[in-house]
Amino acid sequence: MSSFDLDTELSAERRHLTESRAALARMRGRAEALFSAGAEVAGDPYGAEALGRTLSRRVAELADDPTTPLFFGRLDIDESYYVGRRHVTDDAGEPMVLDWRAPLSRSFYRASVRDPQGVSTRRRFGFVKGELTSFEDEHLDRGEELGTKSRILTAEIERPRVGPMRDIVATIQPEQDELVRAELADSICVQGAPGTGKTAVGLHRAAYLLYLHRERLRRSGVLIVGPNTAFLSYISAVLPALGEVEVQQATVDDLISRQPVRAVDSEAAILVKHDVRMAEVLRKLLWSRLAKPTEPIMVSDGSYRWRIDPEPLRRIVDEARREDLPYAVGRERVRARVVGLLQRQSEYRTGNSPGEGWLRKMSKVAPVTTFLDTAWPAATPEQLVVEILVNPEKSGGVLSEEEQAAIRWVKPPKTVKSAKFSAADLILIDEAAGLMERESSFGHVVVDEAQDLSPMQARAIARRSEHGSITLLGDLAQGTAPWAAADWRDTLGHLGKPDASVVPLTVGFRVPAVVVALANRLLPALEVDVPEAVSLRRDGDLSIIPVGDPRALDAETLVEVTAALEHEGSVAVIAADTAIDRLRAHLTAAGIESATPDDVEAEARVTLVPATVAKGLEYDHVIVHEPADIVAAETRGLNRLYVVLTRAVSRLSVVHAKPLPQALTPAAA
Ligand SMILES: Nc1ncnc2c1ncn2[C@@H]1O[C@H](COP(=O)(O)OP(=O)(O)OP(=O)(O)O)[C@@H](O)[C@H]1O
Repeated sequence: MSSFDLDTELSAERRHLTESRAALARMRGRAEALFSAGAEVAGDPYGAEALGRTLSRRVAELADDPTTPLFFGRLDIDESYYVGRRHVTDDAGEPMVLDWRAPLSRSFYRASVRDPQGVSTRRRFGFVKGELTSFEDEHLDRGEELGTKSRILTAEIERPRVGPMRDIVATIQPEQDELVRAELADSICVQGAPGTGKTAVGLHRAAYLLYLHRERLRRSGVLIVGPNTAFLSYISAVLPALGEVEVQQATVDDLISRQPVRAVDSEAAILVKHDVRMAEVLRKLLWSRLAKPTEPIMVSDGSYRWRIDPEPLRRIVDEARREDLPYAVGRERVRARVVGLLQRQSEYRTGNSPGEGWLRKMSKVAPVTTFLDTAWPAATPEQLVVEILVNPEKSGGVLSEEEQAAIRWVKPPKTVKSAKFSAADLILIDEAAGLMERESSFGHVVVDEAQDLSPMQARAIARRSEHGSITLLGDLAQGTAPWAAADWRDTLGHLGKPDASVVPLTVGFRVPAVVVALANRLLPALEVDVPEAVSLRRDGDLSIIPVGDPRALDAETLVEVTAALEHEGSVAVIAADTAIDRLRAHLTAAGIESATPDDVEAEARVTLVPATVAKGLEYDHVIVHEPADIVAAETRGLNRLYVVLTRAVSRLSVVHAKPLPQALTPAAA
């Protein structure tokens, strides 16, 4: 194309953008008008509220963000289709922009010379702050294909990062798209090296599934599980930017917080409590409460006396036990069947059917409740957990004596109510609750950083996704928890999805090749079987800065921060948790403001990140402070260092006074 043609073409595309934005504004205007009229339209208050909710959601979904492009691509099939963040139609209902999730849009991500899917030309647009600045064509019908060599894709990947994570709809890669568009019924596990887009894939899959199964998933819900609140705030803007405002985000601890955390466990106790055998211990202990009925039930009812012998009572209990119901549900079933027998006797003798009131009364009369309290006693999750922690010998041979000693409460609480639970106890309470009642299940659950789930945490998620599917995202090499998975099959088993397929992602979009090469040196020492990342990024800098005098370490870090601030983008200092306060004081003294990682909207350009919080986050320039201390701080310290080294988008500086960990030095490579 001549530059004149290019200009004309670009002007035409800009016109289409302006017109599409105007059309979207009209759509939103119509939705707002409906919203204000909503109360009058709907007949009853409930209807009005439901309609109001739908319409206000619709208004929110139609929000236009002037800083992001409304469309980012064009497909020429027979006619031209624009692909963007949401559907935009003109006043006659004709599409001006197709939602990226629409079936036709799929070709934008997947069409290739080998499989053009009817596409003659694919056009990608370059944007600056929502303004269209350029475009790039691939004439698939003429055998032209850019793949990852696309200039616009490269610019997007190499763009300096600031603030929270952004969506990647404009540049989803074919292997990512395959995961994003997987069927709702399919549970999948993505094993991906750092920066391969696992989080991005999970969030876009949630948005895709909501688009395709809107009503169903709105009822059952979609849940995103992340490792900590810093991570959740980092990703919190992605789904709303895609028009999805109703997805729940939580840490595992948020999901199971039935009680406040008021105690701290020893490391040994934590290990036992997160061990999958605890599920067995609790199950056995709970069901051991059942007792064989030996006494008849005798009820006086006015001038009548009813009697149920031990034998039919035994049958009722045995049968309910065989039905494999949650404990509390089984107890109510037994009660109902006992009352049923009383009812039959009454009908036989009086010739009348007793009413609701009579049935209610019989289900509460003392002889019936006394029978239940013996044969199938009531239980609460807290009670059960207190019982095992006070008497761990009741673990019935499952736990060793040492393990029992590790979890035993030396000072038993006076009452269950006054018991002080630890974080790990809450997972036991949740397990116990799951034995007693059914959890309601989400339609789809995305679990990020899943390599760190303990078996008991995985079970907590399994209870919440029993009737739904899951997307499990993680990297075995980044496992830092003591129970970190060595094989995804184990985690999938605990999650109740043993047959999910495990799909690798290996192309890295975050970390520059030089930095990946450094981090990859650690891989052999991590003893996990994962494919190495291959970075798409040829740019980027790595500097290793040895400091002769340990007392100069912090000062040298400060020098690096100051140098980093010369560049565009975010800056993070990642250090062992214990060094953070000291470093903050140094920065403040030097007049440099610093933010904490959960404050993603902070004004400060520098964030101080404790090594244990860095997982899942990324910053343009990362300064790693004393790797040896990061490694020494915990058992899986090398895995932690691997996580820390792979947070950098453009530049990584490693400042150290102590020798670098051996696994990192070239001789070890
Ligand atoms: N197709 C893509 N186009 C543009 N950017 C992408 C693409 N895929 C991923 N990215 C970007 O790469 C970075 C890393 O992605 P993401 O955080 O999803 O990776 P991850 O695999 O979850 O990493 P980690 O294991 O380190 O947490 C993000 O900034 C993301 O926006």
